[in-house]
Amino acid sequence: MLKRLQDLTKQGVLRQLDYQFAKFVALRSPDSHSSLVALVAALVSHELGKGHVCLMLNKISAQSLFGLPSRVSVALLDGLPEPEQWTAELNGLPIVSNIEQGDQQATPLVLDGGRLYLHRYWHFEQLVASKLHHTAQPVEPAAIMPSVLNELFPRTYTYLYQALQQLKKADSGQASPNEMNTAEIRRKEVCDKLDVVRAELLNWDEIDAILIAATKAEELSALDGLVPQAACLNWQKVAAAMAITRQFAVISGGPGTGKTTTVAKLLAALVMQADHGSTGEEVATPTIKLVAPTGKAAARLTESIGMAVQSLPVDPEVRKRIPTQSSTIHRLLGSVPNQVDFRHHHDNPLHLDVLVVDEASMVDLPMMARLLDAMPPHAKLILLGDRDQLASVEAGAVLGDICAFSSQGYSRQQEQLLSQLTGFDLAGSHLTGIDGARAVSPVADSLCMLQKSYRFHAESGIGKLAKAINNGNPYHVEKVCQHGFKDINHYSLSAESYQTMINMTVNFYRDYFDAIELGKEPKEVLKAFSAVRLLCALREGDFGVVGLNHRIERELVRIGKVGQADETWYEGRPIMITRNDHGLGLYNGDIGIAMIDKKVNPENPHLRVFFEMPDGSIRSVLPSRLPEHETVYAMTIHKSQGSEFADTLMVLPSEFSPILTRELIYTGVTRAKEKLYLFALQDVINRSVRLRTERASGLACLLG
Ligand SMILES: Nc1ncnc2c1ncn2[C@@H]1O[C@H](COP(=O)(O)OP(=O)(O)OP(=O)(O)O)[C@@H](O)[C@H]1O
Repeated sequence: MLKRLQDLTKQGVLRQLDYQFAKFVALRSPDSHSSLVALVAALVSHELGKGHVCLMLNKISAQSLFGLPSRVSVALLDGLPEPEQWTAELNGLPIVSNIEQGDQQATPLVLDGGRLYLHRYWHFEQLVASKLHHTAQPVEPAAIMPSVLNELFPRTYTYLYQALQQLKKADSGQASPNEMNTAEIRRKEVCDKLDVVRAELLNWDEIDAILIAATKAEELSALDGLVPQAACLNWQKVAAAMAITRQFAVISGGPGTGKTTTVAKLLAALVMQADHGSTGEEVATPTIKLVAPTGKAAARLTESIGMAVQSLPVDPEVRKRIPTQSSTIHRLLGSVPNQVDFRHHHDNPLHLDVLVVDEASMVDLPMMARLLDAMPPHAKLILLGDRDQLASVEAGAVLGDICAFSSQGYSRQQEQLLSQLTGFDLAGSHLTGIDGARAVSPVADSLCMLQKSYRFHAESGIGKLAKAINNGNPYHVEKVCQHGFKDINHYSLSAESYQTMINMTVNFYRDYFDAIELGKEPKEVLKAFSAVRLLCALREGDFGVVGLNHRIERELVRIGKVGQADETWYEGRPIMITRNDHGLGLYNGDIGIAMIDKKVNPENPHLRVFFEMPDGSIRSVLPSRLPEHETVYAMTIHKSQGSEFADTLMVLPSEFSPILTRELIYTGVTRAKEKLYLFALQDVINRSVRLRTERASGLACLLG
């Protein structure tokens, strides 16, 4: 068996790591079982490489081991028992512990239910589950919370008034406005802007009279009594209330659903709650820390939370006490060069009371385990993220596994508590709870899913496309692609459209090159660069990152933006770090721009690469000192997670492959803030949307 596995490694089917692990355990097993153990170990390790935390023994298909063609796969099983018998065969071997039978020793493989793990990953999963169980518990909210929440989430009529004005303008342009239709639109706007969920309770004639008569936003406050809180439901307020009532909370939502806005209000509420609990002179401000998985995401969080805190409707003194500086999880935990362990862990916990983790979908199982392990027992953990995005690069889908519990709705107790805190009637909401029996996991009470996007207008194509993709409905996806929305340009693939894509990309980067030519500061140049990106599903080939970056560079040379075709380094070369360098503080995914540094040595200026650090500062490094990196006019959708671009171009290969999944397409599309240029065959898009990524893990089972 080892020989066959070695051959598969040479063919690139297995990683060297898979083979070495298989060899390690096979050599420690009785001869009678060494072939089976080698195969099973290689399978677990191979699955881990594909992001699965464990091997589901009852889902093994003899026809497609390691994704091999059926004939080769079946041949591998020659002389071995059928997969259905593997659990029994593995039982009792010295390298496997069976949890269900109470085995305690630390063996390389762990059998738990029908799942086979590498010991380390089993341990990570147990740790995450037990910490979440422990922290997914209620926390008594202060008595002032309902009024604090009302202050932070006031009803505002500004957006409704603006919408009514626009409607009036549109109507005045028409020869004979359709009054019936306009009244309906007004009603829709009231429901949308005031979050009405029980329209049937309202007196619409009286409401409409006020809408028609209003000459300024303040006059709409006459609606206060006509549209009571109990008929409305603002999920952002519910999310903040939920997070106040729990030690562990997850707020998930697509782009622009207000996760950052909500968490800024939540932090203000926690600061105000601490004030209320304080006595005498001393004010107990909670120590709040903000983190994200990558430097880029942390920098974005610093910027967006800074803006959200600035516009909080609270006393400036409260605002001042909410930090906006974010860092990476690595930095928070204190990475030690050349070691996997961090400075902070169970025995040396973090010094904080509240931790906010943004882009939590990118946090893999080992990192989540380490983070939870380092949390002090009293602290509050808030995860923000988009459950529908691609799962983490490394194994696990922690956010997805946790968010799956949202389908259970809230327990009756939590529903009542949230209704009291917010003034909304959650029991009347079809979005909470499932009818009948309510066996709700404590985790379900710690979740809130935000659905309404404030970034994408209801008529925005990007918003509609994202929704259709998430629903896995190729028919709707196709309709949106072909509808002709202003913010989506869809091109089928052809030699001509391929060239159009290169030209457009280069054209979009003109502002960026202009910023360099005009001698703008590195921060501004980096900002100009981050307005555009070409996203690819693949790395290699005509539709992959490597080839496309070459094509773009050649085109830039042709139009004179870049000097020589064979120069590796030139002013304006954008690069992305592909390997962490703790010493330099540069991490996988960080983006830098090569620019002539005239400040350090004006007589003899050198080319240096400028990076924006998570705290917003700029650091420059000589190209020769950089860790591994690559050019980044085009990047993979995977690497684009945690970033957004005003103009996003996205290209899919001409042939479908299983790498193209619903989550991949959704992640790519939702990177676009203003315009999406999609270069793909409709059939490839449709097939991708049908394919969901499922990651094997036991977390949901442990949390249930
Ligand atoms: N309740 C609201 N009413 C009006 N505008 C809102 C509301 N909530 C958020 N916004 C606006 O919508 C935009 C997106 O909000 P925010 O950045 O909080 O969303 P997000 O979910 O964190 O976005 P991202 O996915 O980009 O991280 C911001 O401009 C914000 O001011």
